[in-house]
This record gives sequence, C-alpha cells and structure tokens, in this order.
Amino acid sequence: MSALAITPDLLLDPIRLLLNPFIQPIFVPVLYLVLDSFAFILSSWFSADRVQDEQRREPLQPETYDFIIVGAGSAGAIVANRLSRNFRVLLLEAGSDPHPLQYIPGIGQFIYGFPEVDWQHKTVPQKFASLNSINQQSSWTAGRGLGGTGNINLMIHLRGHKRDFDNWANLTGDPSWSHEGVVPFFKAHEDYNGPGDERYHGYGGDLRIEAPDYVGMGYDFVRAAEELGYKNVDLNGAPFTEGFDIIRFPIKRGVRQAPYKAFLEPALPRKTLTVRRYAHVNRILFKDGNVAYGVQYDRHGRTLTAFASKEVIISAGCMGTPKILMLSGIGPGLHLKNLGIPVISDVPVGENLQDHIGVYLSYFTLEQPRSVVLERDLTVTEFSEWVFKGTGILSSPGSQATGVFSSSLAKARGEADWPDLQFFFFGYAAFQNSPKHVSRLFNLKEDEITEYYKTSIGKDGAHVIVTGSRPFSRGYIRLGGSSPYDKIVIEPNYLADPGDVDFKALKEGVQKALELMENTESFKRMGSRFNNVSLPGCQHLEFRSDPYWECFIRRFSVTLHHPGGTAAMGTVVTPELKVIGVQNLRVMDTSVEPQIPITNTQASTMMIAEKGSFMILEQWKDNKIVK
Ligand SMILES: Cc1cc2nc3c(=O)[nH]c(=O)nc-3n(C[C@H](O)[C@H](O)[C@H](O)COP(=O)(O)OP(=O)(O)OC[C@H]3O[C@@H](n4cnc5c(N)ncnc54)[C@H](O)[C@@H]3O)c2cc1C
Repeated sequence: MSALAITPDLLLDPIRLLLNPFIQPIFVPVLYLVLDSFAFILSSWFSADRVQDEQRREPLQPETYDFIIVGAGSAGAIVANRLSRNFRVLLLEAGSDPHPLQYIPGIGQFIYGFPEVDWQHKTVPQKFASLNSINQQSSWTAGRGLGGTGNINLMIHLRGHKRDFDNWANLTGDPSWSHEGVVPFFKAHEDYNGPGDERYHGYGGDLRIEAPDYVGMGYDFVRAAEELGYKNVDLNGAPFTEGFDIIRFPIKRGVRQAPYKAFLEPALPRKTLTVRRYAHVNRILFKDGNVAYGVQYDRHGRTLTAFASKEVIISAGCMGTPKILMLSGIGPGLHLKNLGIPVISDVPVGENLQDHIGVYLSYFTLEQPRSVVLERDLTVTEFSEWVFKGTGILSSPGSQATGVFSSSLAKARGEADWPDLQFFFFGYAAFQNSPKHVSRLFNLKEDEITEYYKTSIGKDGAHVIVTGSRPFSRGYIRLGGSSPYDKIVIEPNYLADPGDVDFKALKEGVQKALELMENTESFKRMGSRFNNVSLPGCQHLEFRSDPYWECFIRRFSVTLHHPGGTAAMGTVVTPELKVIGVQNLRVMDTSVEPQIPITNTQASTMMIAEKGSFMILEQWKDNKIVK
C-alpha cells in the first residue's frame, strides 16, 4: 500500500480528535431527538418518495409477464432474483424501498411500528398471555416495502433444528423437505464467515453471514450456559441436540443485508425484472374456473391488472398471503360464503397459525460496566466507527447470544433431542427512553413500564427473552370483511393449549434463565440481579414466589414475531408449494411452514424461497427466455 493511501483509520482519528469535544456533549440529546422523530422522518421521506413514484409514467394498460410475484419480503426478494435470471418477472410490493436508517443494524431495531414500514397488525385480546398489553392485544409487526419484514427484523440468522425439517418431511410425505433435503437450499445463498463444519455452510453466495464486530457480552452468556452443562455448538452447523452460541447475522461491513441488499438490489438492473412499488394486490384473477392468470392491484389511486402466462406466486407473508388467498376465493368455504366471496377452493387457509411467545425478563442490573449504556457508550467515536468501518456497537442488531434446550416436559415426551425452549440474550441496559420504546413495540402501557424500569434505567444491565420454541397452541387468521382494506382477524391463542404445556415449559425456562443470569460464576462476578420492582399486575403476590412468576409469564409475554403456518404444506399447498384445487398458483413464504421451526423464521423462509424457485425453474426449464 502506498504511504499516502487514505485508510478509514487515518480519516477516523483526526475526526475524533477535532470533533469529539464539540459534538459529544450534544450527541446523546441529538440521538434521542432522532429516535423520537422516526414518525416524522419516515412520513416525510415516504411522502416525497410516493409523489416521485406516482410521477413516473408507467403503463396503465394490463401487462403480461411470465411470472407475477406478490410481496418483496424475505421470500419474495429471493424468488424475484432467481426467476428473473431466466424469465420476465413482475414483482408487486405494497411498500417502497427501505429507509437508509434501516441499514444500520443498531438502529434498525427501533424502526418499526410506523405505518410507512409496518402493516401494524394487532391480535384479538388474549386470555392467557400478553395480559399487560393494552386491551390484552399483542402487536404484530410485519414489514412493508422492498425487503419486507427483513428490513425491520432483528436479523438473527438461525435455520432451525434437524428435527424440525425431518418433521416437515413426515407431515408432507415428501423427503425432500427433510433436514438432509433442505440443507443445500440454506447453503445455496449463504456466504458464511465463521467457524464450523464446512459441509453444513454455504460459501460465496449472495448473503454474507457473520458475527458483527461488536459481540458485547455474548461470550459471557455462552460461558454461563456451559456452567449449566450446555455445550457451545454451531447452531447452523452439523445436527445437534441442545446448545448455545453467539449470534451470526446477514450483515456485511456492518450493514443489514437480508433480503433487500443481498437479493433485490443486485437484480434491479435486469431488464427481465419489473418492480412496481406502492402496488397493493387485492385478489388473484382466475380463468376457466380455477386457472390463475393474473392479479388485480391498486396503485396510486388506480385499480390495475397484470397477467402471468406461467404462474402467480404469492409471497405476502403469514398475514398478507392468507388474506389475498381468501379474498380470491381460496379458503374455508363457510367463512368465504358468509362474506359473499365465491369459493374456488375450499382449503383451510388461515388455520394452523403458530407463533413463538416469549417472557421478557428485563432488566438484570450489573455492578460492572460490561453492557451498553446508551448515554455512556454510544459516542461520536462509536458512530464514526460505524460510518467509516462498519464496526462498533452500531454494527450489532442487539441480540448477542442464544441457546436452545429441552424442558423436562419435552424429555418426558421422549423428545430430549428436539428443544422446546430458546433464550435470547441482549447485553444492553435500560436507557432513558426505554419505557417509551418498549411500550410502543409491545403495545404496553407506558406508565406501567416506566414504573417497572425505575430502578434499572441508566444502570449497566442486560435482558433475556425466554421463548417457547415448539408451541402446542394453535390459532387462526380470518378476513374481517370482503374488502381488501378491511383489517384481518388474528387469533394466536397464546398459551391456550389444553394441557397448559406451553405455559409450563415457559415457567421452567424462566427459572433456568434466572439461574443462568444470577447463579453462574460468569454472572455472579458481575453482580447480576433481576429487577427488584414488582411487575404491575403482580404486585399483590409475594415477590419472586411461584405464583409471582406465573403471573409474570401471563402478563409480560410478548410475541417473538415468528408467525407461520397459515397456508401450510399438506393442507393448503402441495410439497411443490402449489395451491391445492387451483392451477398456476403457488405460495412461497412463512405461511407454508406446516410447523414453525424452533428458532427464528427468516432463514427457513429464505430456504423455502430458494427451494421453491428451484422447483419452478425445473418445471419451466424448457421455456426460458434467457438461455
Ligand atoms: C420485529 C421483528 C423481528 C424479527 N426478528 C427476526 C430475527 O431476528 N430473525 C429471524 O429469522 N426472523 C425474525 N423475524 C421474523 C422474520 O422477519 C419473518 O419470518 C420473515 O421476514 C417472513 O418473511 P416472508 O417473506 O414470509 O414475509 P415478509 O418479509 O413480511 O414479506 C411479505 C411482503 O409482502 C408484502 N405484501 C403483503 N401484502 C401485500 C399486498 N396485498 N400487496 C402487495 N404486497 C403485499 C409486504 O409489504 C411485505 O413486503 C422478525 C419479525 C419481526 C416482525
């Protein structure tokens, strides 16, 4: 390298030296201002963008493509990339591009709950969980825009467990969905940078997977789990039973990758790919009774149609997909008839809804300065680290370590090798605005959270989410009316399974988390202690008694945002993801999972999209336009 080469460090140091003394005193107040102004930032950005999009002269006449894909989220982005290599593809997405702030892993997690980027669903009031949520309704975030929920999620890249996929093979009767069958499709798009058995990782693919520069207390958490007898394993590697590890993410030079940057952005210049943003799809069009041949959509106040000569693919996510299917006459016959929608295929769309629910154990305070205390640690230096090098605290999406293990209930069922509990560890302290953000994200009462966090704010701390990873409770999604703009009805039935197994497993998980965070040497050294304030709604119970924790679980249970199963393989779609009872229509997204995997759902959704695209390309390989 020449002596005059300007490296990021060379640039960074003078900036630190010159600017720190002036900027640091105002940095945190400005940061708070930005965090509090997201509503304004997003609405002004997207209003301008919408006007610009509307002014582009795009055809109003019906257009014909080989394939139409509805929804540009974690699945749709991959499908569009793969199919547009060989075919003319129209991708219709209700939202717009990601906002630049969404690329910053450390900030992206605060940018949801706003209508421009989030469909802002809410469940019906829950009877057995989320009782501290306003009106007992859980907030169901779903991303809107190119990149979908992948623009607003926490980016944790975990595939699931071997047994999840072997179970899919059993449920569908198709061995290609077994673990052995799906591993190649996980690997197909990965560019893995980390340790582990190379046979199970993909290299050189579109999606960089690596640990962020800042791992914080992640390894402390893994070591504490080891003290309890759990091994440090590669959770995306060779088959394992239980284990803990730091988390790896779709991230490159500190920038969020999945799925927009990795799959859509590189495909946009292709002449074969047409992307229509702000396109709200209302229904699928059928000819000859049951042959899908196009869609009807609304865009900038006009109702338009587009035709597909080969197939229509719905990738609108766990809530969007069943809605579009049902509005098009595919769903439970009686429900559709009651709404006056002619039935084309009577299949259980919307049934089999599953989600992971977790107990939000916040905050463990620490006596050592080990965590991120926003006011103390998010300095100008940290910010410039990220800007110039993609490193530092802002390169981390938040969760630093995780682990999966089996409860005594799973063991009693003979399923010790198929974990039913998961922990997520975040080495972040409560900051001044935490009550506001936490209450917005989980639909909680801000005054209650303010009271509950009163002894935690500003102190070093961490939190753990204890999740039931193999829920027995099942819910449903129904139409709220026959208009595409009517809200859907979401009933997850959290912790409502007849044997109370989901609740009992969570109770065991909470005790294990307390043991790990308070009684292991790793955390005792730091003086870790759980919040000494009684949770609102449980104050009448003896603090930390059994009934107290039962109350805590019912009240401070929050969605992990992993809904799936509403157009399941085996009942609504075939193992080739073709909708049963109609032709030329497939579903490719989280909806098709017959049972959600034990971990977060984006990686498995991307695998479904990769495998689905492969099946389509195989079927139409003799008809490619680009050979
Ligand atoms: C807050 C949050 C955090 C999460 N964290 C993680 C995590 O850390 N790791 C992980 O693995 N998973 C995480 N998940 C879950 C994961 O992001 C989802 O499982 C995954 O993104 C689902 O992908 P999808 O393609 O099924 O749907 P989506 O990505 O939601 O895509 C659906 C797309 O369809 C569009 N659409 C819907 N209806 C219409 C319509 N009528 N017309 C046109 N377009 C439409 C939507 O706007 C959207 O762009 C998280 C989810 C949330 C909400």
